[in-house]
Amino acid sequence: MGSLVDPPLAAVDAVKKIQETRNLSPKYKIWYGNISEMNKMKEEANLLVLDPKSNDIFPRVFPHYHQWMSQYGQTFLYWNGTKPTIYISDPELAKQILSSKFGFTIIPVKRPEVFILFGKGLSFIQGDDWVRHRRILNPAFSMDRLKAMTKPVVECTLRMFDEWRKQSNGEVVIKMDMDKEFHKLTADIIATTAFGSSYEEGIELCRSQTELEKFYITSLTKVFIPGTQYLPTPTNLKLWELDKKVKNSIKRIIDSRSKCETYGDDLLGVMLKAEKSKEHGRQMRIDEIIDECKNFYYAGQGTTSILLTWTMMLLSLHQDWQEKLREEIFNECGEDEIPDSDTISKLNLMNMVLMESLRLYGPVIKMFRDATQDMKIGNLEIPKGTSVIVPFLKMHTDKAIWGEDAEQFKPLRFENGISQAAMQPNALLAFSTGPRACIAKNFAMIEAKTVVTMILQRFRLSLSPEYKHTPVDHFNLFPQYGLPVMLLPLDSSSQQ
Ligand code: HEM
Repeated sequence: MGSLVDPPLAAVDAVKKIQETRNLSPKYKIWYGNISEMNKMKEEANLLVLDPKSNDIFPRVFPHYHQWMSQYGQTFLYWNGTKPTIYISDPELAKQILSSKFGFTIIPVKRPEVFILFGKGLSFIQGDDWVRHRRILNPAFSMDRLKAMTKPVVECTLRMFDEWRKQSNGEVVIKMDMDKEFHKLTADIIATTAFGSSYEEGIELCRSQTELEKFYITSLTKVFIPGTQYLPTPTNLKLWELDKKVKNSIKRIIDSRSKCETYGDDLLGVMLKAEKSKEHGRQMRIDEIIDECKNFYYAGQGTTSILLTWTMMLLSLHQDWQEKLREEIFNECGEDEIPDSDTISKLNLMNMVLMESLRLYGPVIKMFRDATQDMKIGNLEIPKGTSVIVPFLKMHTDKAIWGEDAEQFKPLRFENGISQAAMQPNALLAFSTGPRACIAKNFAMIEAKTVVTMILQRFRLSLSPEYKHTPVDHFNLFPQYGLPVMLLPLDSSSQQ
């Protein structure tokens, strides 16, 4: 048996086997593996401010991978604490890993703060439980349901505009941190569309989740010592308090729906029906429902908020594309009309811009998997117990896949669909691929299209001089100092 400071035996085996085929990799350091050097490189990179026109963000976001790639090549092994982790950026291998139904699974979660934040929902469960949950939840994202979601998305967006009006104090040009605004908006949208809850309830939930998230991000940079999660440290006490708040908010939302005559067919309705179901394999317990609510609230809010944020950054920078989209919106949806699912579906350029935004600044920038048995992928033997990381961010700007202009913002590359946009089909992995690909991909796209449409119908956007181009890996891809943007109402700009 290995001591606390040694990597587990399986890991030692793993690294030996891999190092037989790969001659170099960052050296293992007792207990911490390569975590300290990763943190140091990240701290240094976080001080850099990039040229906003540069989409070459990988060295800032993942300085450690950038350095190790230059030293050890496209595939190498490093140590996440005592866990051996293989970095694989070859698109074919990556797809095999993500598509694998057997052998590679999502990483079993050992850190308790993960469940406190996300809940033991779809994203983190495995095996029969995952199959059962995915089967129950899929209908909540059927095309019919999605069409009905456009209306609440519109209502939430109008509510955001009302808030902006109140905050503008009569000023013509409004300065907004879009990152914060979209955070609130997408919280409102997911609370309304998935759980039918009130704005206040949604915002309250959002506040507690955001605080939880901060704890989570800080904890990720530390080595986890099993057992410490039960100690009443100041951090744990705060975590427990926030967790209680989030659970109580969710319970209130469930209680009020349970009192309704019909449960409805949104996400919560679908789950409550499963709670009453007698059909084997289609049932869900109430504790599972609470966990799914947490999971969906988190998964559904942060990601779309980031997609909207980076899309606004790109449109503020590329005024020509902002104009092209506005023209398309005016033609298909009208200048003042409220968009609906039919008009939204006609916005082809909008679709291309969102794809390009997902490619260059996709919210999810990496994906981990665990080898549950010895696996062979291409020429690579991956021993059981090894983690694999697939760096979406790197692969999305790989010149060998996307061509020499890979780092440029060129939405027209998606003119003939995703499969034709790169030298390899399905090279855009923003929603991942395989059985665990995003369940709500279509919902996220409809939501983003609706919000961008409504903003461009009303405002001309430009970056505030205060904007610092600092994409950072806070689990997802965030702008480190937010996205301050100047919003000029269109009616006033036409008068100038
Ligand atoms: C731009 C927005 C979004 C992006 C880029 C995104 C991306 C992803 C990715 C990369 C995965 C992981 C797949 C894997 O492990 O291979 C995922 C899974 C998931 N997403 Fe999304 N997502 C977005 C929006 C949403 C929304 C709006 C919701 C909910 C309403 C949602 C719910 C989920 C859930 C529950 C899973 C877990 C699926 C499973 O393991 O079966 N996502 N998403």
